[in-house]
Amino acid sequence: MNEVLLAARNITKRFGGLSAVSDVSLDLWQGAIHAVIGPNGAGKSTLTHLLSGDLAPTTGTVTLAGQDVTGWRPERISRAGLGRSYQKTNIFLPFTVWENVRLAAQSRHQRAARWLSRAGAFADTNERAARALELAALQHRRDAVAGTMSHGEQRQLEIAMSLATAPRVLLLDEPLAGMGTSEAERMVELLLRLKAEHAMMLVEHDMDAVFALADRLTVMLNGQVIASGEPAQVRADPTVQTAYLGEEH
Ligand SMILES: Nc1ncnc2c1ncn2[C@@H]1O[C@H](COP(=O)(O)OP(=O)(O)OP(=O)(O)O)[C@@H](O)[C@H]1O
Repeated sequence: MNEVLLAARNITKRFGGLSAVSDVSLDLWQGAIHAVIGPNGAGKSTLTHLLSGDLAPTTGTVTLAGQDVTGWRPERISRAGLGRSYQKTNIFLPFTVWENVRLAAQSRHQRAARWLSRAGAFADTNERAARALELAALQHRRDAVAGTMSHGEQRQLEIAMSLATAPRVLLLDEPLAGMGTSEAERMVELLLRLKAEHAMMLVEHDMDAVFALADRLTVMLNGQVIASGEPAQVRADPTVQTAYLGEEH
């Protein structure tokens, strides 16, 4: 049965006098994509940082697979099952696809490797890296140098790198940014394939992709949630129309 894998409760992040995220609650369900949209400065990236541990909330809690992870460091949250991709590409350009994914897989097991036999840890890391390449449909590009690949393939590699830590929850920050139509279509297909095994949060400006992918939709404005629910319902909400979607549709 599907379950809530990540739950944010009343999280607020203040920077001095500004509440970048204000009293936001959100559930991410296994097998579902939860899109978060809103105009520039609405607080979407800050929200992502709060869930991944890159920022600690001023108030509120974050629970991952039933465990309170509020205030944990990002590496610890990653080991507990959360993977994220960043808006700015995070890959090592001179390295091959395999080397990048393997490095990402290793990061999960820095601590475990002390207890496992070296050979055991090695096999486990390779296995997770190979599985991530397969999931991201990049096996055929295994030996390609990352810096020589297209923008779309580099974003695909980023997803493979977040999959290499074997996460249950995936936070994706604008995975379609800068993509052409066919690259965007491939990314949408990839995200749909990943959905069954993960709980996913998608921050994205491409509304066609959002409505193609989202099972749940949250709209943010000035740090607050102004609507959340079924995408069709949210789209029809007059507040949302005025605040955001009206600008684009
Ligand atoms: N480290 C920080 N210090 C001070 N203010 C910040 C910081 N990070 C973000 N902010 C402010 O918080 C608000 C929300 O920013 P955030 O980047 O989360 O918005 P966003 O919805 O992700 O925007 P975009 O779509 O442009 O990425 C903005 O007013 C921003 O200037």
